[in-house]
Amino acid sequence: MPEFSKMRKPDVKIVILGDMNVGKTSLLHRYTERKFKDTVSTVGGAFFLKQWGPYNISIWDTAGREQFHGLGSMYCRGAAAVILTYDLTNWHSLAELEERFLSLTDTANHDCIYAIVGNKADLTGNQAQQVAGQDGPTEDQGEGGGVNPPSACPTPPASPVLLSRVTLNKQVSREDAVSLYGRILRYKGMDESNCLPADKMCFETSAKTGYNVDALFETLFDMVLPSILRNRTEREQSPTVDLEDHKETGKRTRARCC
Ligand SMILES: Nc1nc2c(ncn2[C@@H]2O[C@H](COP(=O)(O)OP(=O)(O)OP(=O)(O)O)[C@@H](O)[C@H]2O)c(=O)[nH]1
Ligand SMILES: [Mg+2]
Repeated sequence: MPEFSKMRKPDVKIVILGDMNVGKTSLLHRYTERKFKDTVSTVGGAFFLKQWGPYNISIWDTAGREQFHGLGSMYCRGAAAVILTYDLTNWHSLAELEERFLSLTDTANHDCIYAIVGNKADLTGNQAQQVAGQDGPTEDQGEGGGVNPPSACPTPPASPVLLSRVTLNKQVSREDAVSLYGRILRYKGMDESNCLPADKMCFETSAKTGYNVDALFETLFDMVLPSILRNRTEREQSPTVDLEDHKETGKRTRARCC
């Protein structure tokens, strides 16, 4: 069970962006509380603190609704990793990442890493097979009064007929995600040969069944560690002057007026 520390200054920030309803909050609930429960559409943003070894990582959940669009660049400020999330059964949610959300990441760190996450894999063919033999966490919480009740229908056994129809639900292929990742690197002016390869940065998940959710977050936690160490070294090398320090230093300095 992951350990979530209460309050300590985070060493690094990860932000999850994406259109409304793709499942950003549900992914965080699945990872932090091991549950798939009712959600309400996020207003503004919220953050979770995750202790990862000796480090503290803040994970910022953001609102997908257009009316909160402007806040996204504020949340991305200083981010070491951005999770760009779409719904595998909704092509438009992938297109929105490039049209509406990518520019918000201009305020992220220059060496920020980008993960492309297709959620709701339980609604596509591949995940249905996973669920049929799924042994991941599946304690669903049906109660609660949120406006976005989890898709309540129990996952039917994967039958060939169902698989073909369920597979039709899948509107976004892995190739689509991989090519988006390449366009993001070019937008950032990054040399693809120096970046983490697309097959490491494109994930398909299901907040509903837990499929690939731990792998997503814990892969990113390991990937941001170098950024934490760099930050710490920079902080140690450029000690800030403590303006509050009034100790006499022998030499009296007086405010002078010109
Ligand atoms: N089947 C299925 N439904 C999901 C999954 N993840 C989220 N949902 C459902 O999708 C709806 C939206 O989920 P949220 O987590 O609130 O989506 P969000 O991206 O946080 O939305 P905003 O806060 O409005 O930006 C809810 O009804 C969830 O139950 C998933 O992996 N599978
Ligand atoms: Mg949300």
